[in-house]
Amino acid sequence: MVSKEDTSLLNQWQRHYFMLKSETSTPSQNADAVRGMLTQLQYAQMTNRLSENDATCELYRQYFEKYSSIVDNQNKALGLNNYADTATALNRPSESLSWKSSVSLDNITSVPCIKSLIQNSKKNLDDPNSSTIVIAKPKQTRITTQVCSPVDMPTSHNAPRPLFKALTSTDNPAVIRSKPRNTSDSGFNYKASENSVRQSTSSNVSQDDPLRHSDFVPNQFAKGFGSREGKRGGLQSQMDDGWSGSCRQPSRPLQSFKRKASSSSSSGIGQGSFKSEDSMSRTGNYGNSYQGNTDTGEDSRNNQASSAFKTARDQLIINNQKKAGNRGVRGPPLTSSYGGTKKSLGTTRRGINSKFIPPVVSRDEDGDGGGTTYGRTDSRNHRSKKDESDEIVDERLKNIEPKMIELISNEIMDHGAPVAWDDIAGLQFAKSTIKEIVIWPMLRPDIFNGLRGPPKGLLLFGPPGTGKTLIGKCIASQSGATFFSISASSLTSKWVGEGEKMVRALFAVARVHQPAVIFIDEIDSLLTQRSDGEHESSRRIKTEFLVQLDGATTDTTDRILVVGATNRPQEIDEAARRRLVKRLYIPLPELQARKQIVENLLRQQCFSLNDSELQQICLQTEGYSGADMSNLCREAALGPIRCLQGSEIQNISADQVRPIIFQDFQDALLNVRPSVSEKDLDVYLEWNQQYGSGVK
Ligand SMILES: Nc1ncnc2c1ncn2[C@@H]1O[C@H](COP(=O)(O)OP(=O)(O)OP(=O)(O)O)[C@@H](O)[C@H]1O
Repeated sequence: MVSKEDTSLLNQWQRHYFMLKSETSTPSQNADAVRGMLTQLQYAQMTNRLSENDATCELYRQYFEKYSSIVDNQNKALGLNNYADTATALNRPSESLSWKSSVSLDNITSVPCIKSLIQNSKKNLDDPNSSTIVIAKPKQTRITTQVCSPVDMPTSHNAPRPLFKALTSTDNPAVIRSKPRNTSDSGFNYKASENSVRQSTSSNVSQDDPLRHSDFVPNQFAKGFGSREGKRGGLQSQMDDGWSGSCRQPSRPLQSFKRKASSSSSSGIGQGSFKSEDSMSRTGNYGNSYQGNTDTGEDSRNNQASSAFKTARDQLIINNQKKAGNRGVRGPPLTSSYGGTKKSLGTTRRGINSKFIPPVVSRDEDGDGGGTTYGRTDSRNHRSKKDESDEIVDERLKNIEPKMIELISNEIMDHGAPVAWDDIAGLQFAKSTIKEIVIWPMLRPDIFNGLRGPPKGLLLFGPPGTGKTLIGKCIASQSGATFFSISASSLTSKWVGEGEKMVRALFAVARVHQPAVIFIDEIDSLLTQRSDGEHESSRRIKTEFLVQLDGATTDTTDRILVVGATNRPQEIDEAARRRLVKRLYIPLPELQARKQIVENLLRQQCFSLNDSELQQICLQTEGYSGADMSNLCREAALGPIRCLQGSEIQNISADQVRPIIFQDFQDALLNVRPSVSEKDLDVYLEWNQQYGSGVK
């Protein structure tokens, strides 16, 4: 029993058969029409528009074989094969000449359907929402065609779903395929939206045309393949859904659609002559691959299902990365990495997968016999390559939540731009003390042990803007230690309720990455004196911090230094104060230090100041902090710009701007006032007198 739908399709086919017989069309039109009908029926079968009952199959088989024999018959009198080149529109010299495919490696990109595919592919690549799948440049023996998103596939029974076989390579991981759908049929990939299907017109493919090695030619191909409506005559116009396409040499019943492409190969192209990578690149990147090497067609189909699926977005990312690579630029990955700089120290954040690089390079590891911790960048790069392969999770992190480790690694571990000791003006005592307790012990742990063991806690206190954070940065760059920089307020507010876990994680990660320096800005807010009204969570954080600090202090093998910075040392809990053994006062810069700050800042500017003018400026800035001096210089640097008239700012070249002069500083002094009061200073001096290190 043949279903109604089957009957309608088969009737239609039969009708065309009689029309062909009537010879009202030219042979080339007939060739187009027959191939169109074959493809239409293949399509109908593959989309289950033909029921699987025996009667239908038998009829289908008969018609298919009949038409296949016509269209593939090499005999000029009996077959239509000689007219196959109409599909490519490559203008065969004469219809009377024996047919020989004019498609070659050189002109393949001139074939309209290929052109159309290239355009479609480009369009889809440009559209980030498109889920069109593309194939990367194949290794060889492959022509690629475009695959449409499965989501674009019409679901209605009446809406045609063009299918075509993806003869993809099994060995090329660059091949990206659409999600296999209906793979039980043939492992086909899918393409074309409903609209594009409806727009498709007839197509013919020569027997030797490479396209015929796809069991079904996609409608984009069909569309491009010499759709010459005017010439086509009645046959094509009667195709009710407008779908037509190419066919291959069908000589088997329905099931034969899955057969190897090799059965129909007859010419060079068809037998896998598309081996040139160059030709592949000229055809562009398309979704479905065509494999000229017909012997492997079946295998490749079988392997399709196991191939990795990539979304168009993934592919876009790959393409972008490739583009960046081509430009010789290491393009940033299109991952969700927002804000590459770290707030606290303004330095680069390390990626989630980045590994710690121990800063002190042993002589052996360094390989150059240098064994120095300075010149950190190189040694780190050197180590990072090694460590990337080392994915072993340290035992010490076993009880720490991975999320916390990740947060510490991403947010806190900090590798700042190098700051040299000379960049810090003045503060000689603080600098030499830090060298003694931080740098040397890190360099020579063998000497600095036992009684000479370095303190594990250091407190930098003093007025705001005096360079405490700068010292932290300098320690980070010069010690070669892994540097963790975190604001205490982050611990208490950012990870509410999890602060103590963060503290634990921080020390655990630091322990793994020894030698390490943990720099905690605003440490007073973390270690404030205990009080009755104290919030439970901050009490817990503080307790945890003290426990950890104790652990670091008592374990002599740990090489962890905690550096706290504060403007309010008087608020620090006494238990914490005790553990921060070295307490260094970072005062306002003295005259000489202020001079150095100004000179350093002016170095890269055009200025005109003699020594006495500079001296006068520095005398006038008594009581200014380092940050105030920096602000003063910025303000003075704007003086020459403020002198410019109206539109001059738009036209003047940078080297025409006049130098910064003494008067600019005088004007700036009116705007920038010292930020630290005498009264505040008294508090520091008093506290330093009582608790500070190295007070004479
Ligand atoms: N001794 C110094 N030498 C050179 N520049 C300094 C010095 N002190 C401060 N500065 C300048 O002031 C800026 C702010 O300094 P920094 O942030 O280190 O101060 P701070 O003591 O940490 O301030 P706060 O206590 O407010 O955090 C620095 O970036 C630098 O430009």
